Amino acid sequence: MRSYTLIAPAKINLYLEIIGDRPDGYHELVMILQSIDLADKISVRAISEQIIRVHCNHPQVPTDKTNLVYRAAELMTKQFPEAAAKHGGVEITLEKNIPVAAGLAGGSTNAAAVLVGIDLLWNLGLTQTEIEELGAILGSDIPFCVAGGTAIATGRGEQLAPLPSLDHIYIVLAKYRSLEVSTPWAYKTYRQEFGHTYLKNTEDLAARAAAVHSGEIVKAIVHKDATEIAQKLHNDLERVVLPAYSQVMQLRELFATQPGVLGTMMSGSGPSVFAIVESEAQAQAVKQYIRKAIPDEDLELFVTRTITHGIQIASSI
Ligand SMILES: C[C@@](CO)(OP(=O)(O)O)[C@H](O)COP(=O)(O)OP(=O)(O)OC[C@H]1O[C@@H](n2ccc(N)nc2=O)[C@H](O)[C@@H]1O
Ligand SMILES: Nc1ncnc2c1ncn2[C@@H]1O[C@H](COP(=O)(O)OP(=O)(O)O)[C@@H](O)[C@H]1O
Repeated sequence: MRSYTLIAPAKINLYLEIIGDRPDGYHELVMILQSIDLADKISVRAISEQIIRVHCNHPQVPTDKTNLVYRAAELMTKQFPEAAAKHGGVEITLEKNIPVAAGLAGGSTNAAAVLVGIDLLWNLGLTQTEIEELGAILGSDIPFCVAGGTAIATGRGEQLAPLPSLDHIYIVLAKYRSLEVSTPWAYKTYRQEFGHTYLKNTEDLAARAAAVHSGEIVKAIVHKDATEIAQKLHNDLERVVLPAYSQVMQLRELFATQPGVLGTMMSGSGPSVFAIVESEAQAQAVKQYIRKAIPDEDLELFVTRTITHGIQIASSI
């Protein structure tokens, strides 16, 4: 039976601004999303039984219907019933390297990989846009994960426009293994505390344009200037997550005082925190310093870098 192995990179948010309410209950956002060189490996294999089977090496990740990869395979089966009947079921094996529930789009990038993998397995010939549209049905971050790189996302995060790509900007990433922040909780709390400050009618295009402040960081990205980008990092969700999670606040403060750190921010709804650093050597030095300052085995630390792509095919049999 045929199989494909795919590489699914994580993302960080260089920018996340909450513009207002949406009629569908989600929030209208302006985000800048960036792929990083920290990735899961996913294999997708055709099997004769008409079932979806998921294996995973990570104890925190479910292998039932609640796994986003299961839901991605189920969606493909529903959308393309003839191909599903012809090619049989799908066995998905996940090798997790991306910290779970971290604000790094781990589940989303896995789901994007499964959409790409099944498209290949069943010879569907879907376009990138078609795969992104299928991804948007399952989650707001999935469309970005398909092509990755650097992009500005609007709407609930699913409307994408590419930005000039950023390669080899070094990042130190930190996440407490046992700490999880619920994304619905973060948005709900933001709405309760700051809802009065944002737009109630996001259909009003002029008001929407006036509310957006991402121009400066976009300029910095066009200049491909890491120092300038690092100074313009922004994430509205920090306003609710940092006061509620002292460990995240502590990491943010520790990163900010390190030599070689150009800027630091929480990614997505957290709790991972990243720092943009000058060089790979500085990144290693910052990682070692943090490890010494917080000798807690629960703290995961990574040196990674920005990359210019999303899902990639590693091999096929
Ligand atoms: C915060 C961000 C930033 O990139 O990512 P993560 O921290 O999850 O990586 C995203 O906005 C999350 O994207 P994703 O995790 O795909 O969200 P979804 O599954 O679509 O939504 C999860 C929940 O978040 C809230 N949500 C999400 C997106 C949005 N624009 N408005 C919202 O209010 C809703 O409560 C929704 O039920
Ligand atoms: N393929 C998957 N990888 C990781 N977590 C998954 C996956 N599918 C479902 N989940 C569940 O989704 C939750 C959010 O995980 P994840 O996608 O890693 O976080 P985030 O959206 O913050 O980046 C986890 O608590 C986990 O139980």
